[in-house]
Amino acid sequence: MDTPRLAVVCDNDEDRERLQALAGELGLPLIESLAPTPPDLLLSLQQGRLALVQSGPGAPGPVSVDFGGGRMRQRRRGGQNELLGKAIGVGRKSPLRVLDATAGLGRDSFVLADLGCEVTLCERHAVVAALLASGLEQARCSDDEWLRATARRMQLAAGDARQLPGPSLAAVDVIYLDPMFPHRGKSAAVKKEMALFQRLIGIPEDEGDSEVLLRWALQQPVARVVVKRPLKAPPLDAHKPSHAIRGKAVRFDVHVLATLGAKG
Ligand SMILES: C[S@@+](CC[C@H](N)C(=O)[O-])C[C@H]1O[C@@H](n2cnc3c(N)ncnc32)[C@H](O)[C@@H]1O
Repeated sequence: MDTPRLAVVCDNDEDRERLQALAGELGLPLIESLAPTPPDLLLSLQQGRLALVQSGPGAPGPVSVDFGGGRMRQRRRGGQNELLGKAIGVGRKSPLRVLDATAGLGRDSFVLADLGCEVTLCERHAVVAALLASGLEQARCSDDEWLRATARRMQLAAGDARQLPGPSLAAVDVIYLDPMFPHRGKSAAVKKEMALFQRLIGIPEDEGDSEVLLRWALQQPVARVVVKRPLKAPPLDAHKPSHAIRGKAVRFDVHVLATLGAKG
């Protein structure tokens, strides 16, 4: 897949300073108009929230991080949350400190924070990290006390999880991994929003990168490493988990390394 051309777009004076700083941070051009050659993907502010938009007719809707939105609230009631919480070990120690080493758009992190975990969100793609930062900022300023309290349990660490300093890792109980699954040729089945996200970060050809990440995670001083997998996929890196928790579409492979709560 070709690398999409990205730009930050600003069509009003009010947002200019903020978007100029963002474009500088991300090393992207700041443009005022989509003419004459619109970029493939653009970042813009929509009611103060950073959004990724695909230009052109019939393009999928914007991708942004909206923790207080309908979808996230609906997901709160979904059965998969219980499975994720169980896999992580919610209830075995309070508060449970989780490193989400593949934070993406932060949906799993938010579910875990809602379940009471203290979550560090690590995201290595600078644009995705910027979407997350914007979503977190909005949640922290919300009128909704539940949303503010949940967002306070989430800390963003932009960058590669493997570069996290040792002291940060010493304070983690569980590492959670949800790496991108390689392309299986079913792109028509992928939801439009997900397709846009995949366009931005690219779909891996194989699982080599994820295998390296799992090997790294298993060497850290944590009690558990949990890996989200498609239901029928083999364990990542052929590394047999201690046990697995199965849902309707996904499975959580749990690698138990120590007793939760043994650490302070
Ligand atoms: C499938 S998405 C995760 C989706 C996420 N669980 C959610 O609920 O939105 C995987 C993400 O992991 C990120 N990623 C992969 N390897 C990483 C690493 N070593 N460090 C930090 N982020 C990583 C990718 O950039 C991508 O955004």
